[in-house]
Amino acid sequence: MCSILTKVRPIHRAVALSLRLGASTECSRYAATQSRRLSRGVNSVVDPLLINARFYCSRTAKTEGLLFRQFTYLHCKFVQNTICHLFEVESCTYTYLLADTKTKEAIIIDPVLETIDRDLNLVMELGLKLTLAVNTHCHADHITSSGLMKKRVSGLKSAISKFSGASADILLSEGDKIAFGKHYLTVRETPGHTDGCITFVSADESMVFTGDSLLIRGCGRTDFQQGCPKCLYDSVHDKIFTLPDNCLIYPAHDYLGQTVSTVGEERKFNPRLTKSKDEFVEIMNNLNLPKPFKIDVSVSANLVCGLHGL
Ligand SMILES: N[C@@H](CCC(=O)N[C@@H](CSS)C(=O)NCC(=O)O)C(=O)O
Repeated sequence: MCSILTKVRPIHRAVALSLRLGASTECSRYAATQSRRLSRGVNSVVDPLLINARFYCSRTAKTEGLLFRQFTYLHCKFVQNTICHLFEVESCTYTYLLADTKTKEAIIIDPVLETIDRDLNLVMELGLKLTLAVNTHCHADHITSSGLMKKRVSGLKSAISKFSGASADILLSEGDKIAFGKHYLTVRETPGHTDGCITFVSADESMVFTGDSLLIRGCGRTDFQQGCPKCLYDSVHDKIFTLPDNCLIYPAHDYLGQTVSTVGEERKFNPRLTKSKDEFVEIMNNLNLPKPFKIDVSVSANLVCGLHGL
């Protein structure tokens, strides 16, 4: 059995440092792609600095008076199988913070338990008033911090789809508006990955937060939690691909470090959703992906805002 190699080459250190330092989007994307590339072979040299790397990057929003941040939760861990120790990225989850720059009212989308301090520190630093923590669905791969956030931020409310089966202060459905200052997001129901998946569209349709319904050049799996490939196909085509071509897509995950796409790009290049519905169903029924590491604990915890045992 081979062991974890600790020899640090300059390229690996550069990758690790850019991950750790919360470097620019381009840098982060490069780093994540490199880390994945480096992790493929059994003899890959893995920089220990990559373990538990957590970072965030910022982007500007096209909308006047809208503050926008995209955070990455990249939790890397070593997994031992029968052949070797493999370097595996466990969860590549994006959390989004949006705020009205004038009133300072803010909302957070898909916050992760492990990064609650990072998120709340930035909220505090920027002088924002966080009013809502909303989840795009009942996640299977990580635990939400929305419940714990409610305990730490006075007046904060939680929200999730009414079809998620989860408890929250606000149960959302099609057409609901999530307001923060002069801005708002509109809820579109996009079931398929789970029954309770929702997508949020900004008022000027310049941004869409797709959760796991649509990923960059991919989409959420449909093999557990009421997964339904046909429903997912219809959801994406009817509720997301009908948005303008230049609408920016912000997903809940990316496993290659890609941070953003557009509706036009995905409509053209998404290798799953550009197929016919029958072909899509065939693809989705044969993904043969391993179950998320934390599925058992995550789903039950997320049904209660991540507050199990707290
Ligand atoms: N290795 C990860 C889980 C990866 C995974 O299954 N991702 C989900 C979204 S989180 S439930 C997914 O839908 N992936 C689609 C795909 O094509 O990869 C872990 O162990 O957490």
